[in-house]
Formats: sequence, structure tokens, C-alpha cells
Amino acid sequence: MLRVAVPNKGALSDSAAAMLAEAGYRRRTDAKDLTVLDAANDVEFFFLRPKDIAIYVGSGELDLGITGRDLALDSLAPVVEQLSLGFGGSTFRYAGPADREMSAADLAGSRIATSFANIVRADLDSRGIDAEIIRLDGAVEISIQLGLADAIADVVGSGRTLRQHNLKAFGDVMCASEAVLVSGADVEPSRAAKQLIARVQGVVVGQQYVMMDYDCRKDLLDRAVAITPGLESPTVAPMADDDWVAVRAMVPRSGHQNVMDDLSEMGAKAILASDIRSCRF
Ligand SMILES: Nc1ncnc2c1ncn2[C@@H]1O[C@H](COP(=O)(O)OP(=O)(O)OP(=O)(O)O)[C@@H](O)[C@H]1O
Ligand SMILES: O=P(O)(O)OC[C@H]1O[C@H](OP(=O)(O)OP(=O)(O)O)[C@H](O)[C@@H]1O
Ligand SMILES: [Mg+2]
Repeated sequence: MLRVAVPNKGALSDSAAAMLAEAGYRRRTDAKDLTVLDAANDVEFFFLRPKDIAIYVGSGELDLGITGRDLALDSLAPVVEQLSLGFGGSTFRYAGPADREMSAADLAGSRIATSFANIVRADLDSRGIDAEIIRLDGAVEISIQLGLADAIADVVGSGRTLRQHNLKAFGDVMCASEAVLVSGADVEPSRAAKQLIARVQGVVVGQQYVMMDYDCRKDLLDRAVAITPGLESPTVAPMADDDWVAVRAMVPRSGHQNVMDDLSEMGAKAILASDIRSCRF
């Protein structure tokens, strides 16, 4: 049976659960459950702390896991990304007091508080900077005002937490993160693992596109195809009125409103954009 780790709470948990459900897997009914057996698909899901997931997968105890790229990197566990999942986007940055202009060079000799000590150590080493790393479990932004640290290194999502604590990010982004599906680095994914990867990929790709349908005069078809080329080529179907055809093509979700504007301007009618819940190529 395939064994898959899923975040049990936190920033990634709801979206990860929704994505697996959309891919056809059984959901847990109680947020306190630590395991769910999906007998129909021959998969057992384990609901674990997001930080621990790469450790279980890297050790080979579990076959696949959903976690954050930053968490996987910091774990030092031997895992590889099979898929980027398109949610849980964040950056991992240094930050310091908003009224101080700081750069990475200012970190020399400083105290840096973080929950991601390995990422910070690797970054400091790559710059040849000697600094003290203070390992905290969370709420890292408070450590400067409490006098524990001179700078922090933490996850920045909306940036709201930094602003609330009068802090400002500086230096290069150490990790551009999002939710990822990982497998062990030393093993080829099994047939069952590949099937789960393909199903989840179908959902991820589906979310990145919309299906566009519209009616188009035959003499405008070349222009229409140029606007919506589809993945291979659009489907063109006859209509009862012989001067018109019905066109159907996948369009990237980002910018699909512009595509609708262009089609409308060209003279297309009844332009519809619908969600794609899952797809395979
Ligand atoms: N706005 C955000 N805030 C926090 N984490 C985010 C955000 N956006 C994405 N993430 C990602 O979520 C993951 C962290 O998840 P989470 O905060 O649930 O874990 P944790 O900090 O280990 O758990 P907890 O906060 O319960 O102690 C990281 O991969 C992080 O990059
Ligand atoms: O830029 P923002 O959108 O404000 O999000 C970033 C904050 O969210 C996370 O904290 P979390 O809620 O996971 O709490 P924690 O610090 O205890 O892990 C992260 O560690 C930052 O503190
Ligand atoms: Mg957190």
C-alpha cells in the first residue's frame, strides 16, 4: 500500500487536503485524525507536522509527502520534488528593524533568530559570514524587540507580520518556496506513487488553465486560432448555422480575461470560460 504524508495543520494543510480530494482521494473527517485509510485507492495518508514530512519521506518510511520547499530544504533530508503544487507560496528572507538600512554584510558578528537554522547556516557559509544563529520554534518576529536577536530569517507571505513588528526584509531571497510533492531521493517512485503523482498533477495543471468555448464566424477562424492556439490545436465543431463554428481551447488562467477581451473585440460570441477540475495529457 502507498503511504503518503500530508500536513496536519498550518498554512499548507487545507489546500493540500483539498487538492488530494480533488484528485479523487478520501478526505479525513476529523481534523484530529492522524491517519486515513483510502482502501479504494490502496493508499494510507499520514497527517504529520509539515516540518517532519521530508524526514519521514527521506528515511523511506513513507513514499510521498506534501510539504513546503523551504521545510524540505531545511530538513536536509534526501528528498526530491516530484511536483510544485501552486499554493503556499512564500519567500525566506532576512529581516531587521525597519528604521535600519541593513544588508547581508551587516550580519557578520550578529545574532540571527530563525526556525530554519540549516538554510541560514548554508547561506551564511556561502557568503563567508560568521554569525550566531539562535534557533526558535516560531513567532520569530518578536525576538528582536525582546532583545534576543539583531536580525531574523523567516518565512514572508503577505509581509503583514514583518510590518506589524516594524521589521523590513533585506538581502537576497534565500528560498522561493511553495507547496511541493516530494519522494525519497534514493528510490525510483513505484507504479502506485507515479499514479498518485499523475492524478495530483492533473489537478495542478487543471487549476492553471480554463476551458474556453466560443462561437466564431468561419471567416474569422484563423484569427481566433491565433488568439486561442490551445495546447495542440483548438477543437472546431460545426454549428447549425453554416457560417459559424464552435471553438474550444484550453487557455492559461492568468490572463484569460485578456483573451476574452480579444475574442470579443474580434467578433466572437457566447464566450465562456470554465474551470477544469482535472486533466491528463
Ligand atoms: N503566509 C504564510 N505564513 C506561513 N507559512 C507560509 C505562508 N505561506 C506559505 N507558507 C509555507 O507554509 C509552510 C509552513 O507551514 P506551517 O507554518 O504550518 O508550519 P510550521 O511553522 O512548522 O507549523 P506551526 O506554525 O504550526 O508551528 C512553509 O513551507 C511556508 O513557506
Ligand atoms: O508574511 P505573513 O503573511 O504575515 O506570514 C508570515 C508569517 O507566518 C508564519 O508564521 P506562522 O503563522 O506559521 O506562525 P509561527 O511563526 O509560529 O510558525 C511565518 O513564520 C511568519 O511569521
Ligand atoms: Mg509556522
